[in-house]
Amino acid sequence: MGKLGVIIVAAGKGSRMGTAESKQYLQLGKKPILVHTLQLFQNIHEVDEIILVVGADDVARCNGYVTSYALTKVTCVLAGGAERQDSVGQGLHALQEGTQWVLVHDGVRPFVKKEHMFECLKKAQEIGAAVLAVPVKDTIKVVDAADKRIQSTPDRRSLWAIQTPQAFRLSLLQEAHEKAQQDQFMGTDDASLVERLGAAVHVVEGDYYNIKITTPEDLPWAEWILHNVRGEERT
Ligand SMILES: Nc1ccn([C@@H]2O[C@H](COP(=O)(O)OP(=O)(O)OP(=O)(O)O)[C@@H](O)[C@H]2O)c(=O)n1
Ligand SMILES: C[C@](O)(CO)[C@H](O)COP(=O)(O)O
Repeated sequence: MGKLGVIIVAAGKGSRMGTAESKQYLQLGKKPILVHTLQLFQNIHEVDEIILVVGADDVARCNGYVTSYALTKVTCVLAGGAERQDSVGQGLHALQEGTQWVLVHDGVRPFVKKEHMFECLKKAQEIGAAVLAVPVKDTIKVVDAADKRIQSTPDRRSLWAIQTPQAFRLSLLQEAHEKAQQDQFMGTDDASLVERLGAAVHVVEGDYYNIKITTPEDLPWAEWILHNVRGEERT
C-alpha cells in the first residue's frame, strides 16, 4: 500500500475562540485538545509517521508533549505559516521519502472515529482523494454580504459539511498545493485545491461528533462528547 503519513495542523491562533491560550492547548478532560488528537493517530497501526505543524513559539512545548505522552510516531514538529494552507504546505515538505498516502487533519478535531478515518483512506486509495463529511441539517441560504438580502437557497440534498481527515495520494496533494501557490489561490481546505485540478474528490459520510472546536460554545459540547461518546474520565 505504500507508507501512510499524517499531517496534523495546529498552527492557528484560535481567534474565534477568543481565549488567551490558543484553543488547541486548552484542557479537555485530562489532556490538551491537541494531545487527544495526536493520540488518536498514534494508536493507529497503519500510520507510519505524524508531522505536527504548530506555531513557531510552540515547537518546544509540543516537543515536550511528544516526550511526555510517548508520541513515538511524531517524527517532526515544525512551525506553520500564516494560513492553514501554508501550514499544510510546510507539513508536506517534511514527509519522509516513500510516503504514498497522506491524511491531513485539524489538531482541533479530537473525536474522529477510527473506522471513518479508514473508510476515507480506502476511498482515497481507490480514486486519489476523499474527505469525511456530514449532510447539512439546516437550510442554507446564499446571502448578499452588504445588505443581507437572500440571493438563493441551494438544494440541501447536495450540501455537505466538510470535515477532516482529508485523504490523498501524496503526489496529487503536492501537485494541488504547487498549483494553488502558482495561482495565489487560498482555500479553506485541501480538497478545494485538488478540485481545482479537475481531479475527483469523494465525500465519505462520517458523524456529527467529529467537531472542529472553533468557538466557546464548542467547549462544553466537546466535554460532553468526551465523556458520553468517547467515555474518558473527567479530571
Ligand atoms: N495558519 C494556520 C491556521 C490554522 N491552522 C490549523 O487549522 C485547523 C483548523 O483551523 P481553525 O479552526 O480555523 O483554527 P484557527 O485558525 O486557529 O482559528 P481561527 O480561524 O478562529 O483563528 C486548526 O487546527 C488550526 O490550528 C494552522 O495550522 N495554521
Ligand atoms: C478543513 C476544515 O476543517 C474543513 O471543515 C475547515 O475548512 C478548516 O477551517 P476554517 O479555518 O474554520 O475554515
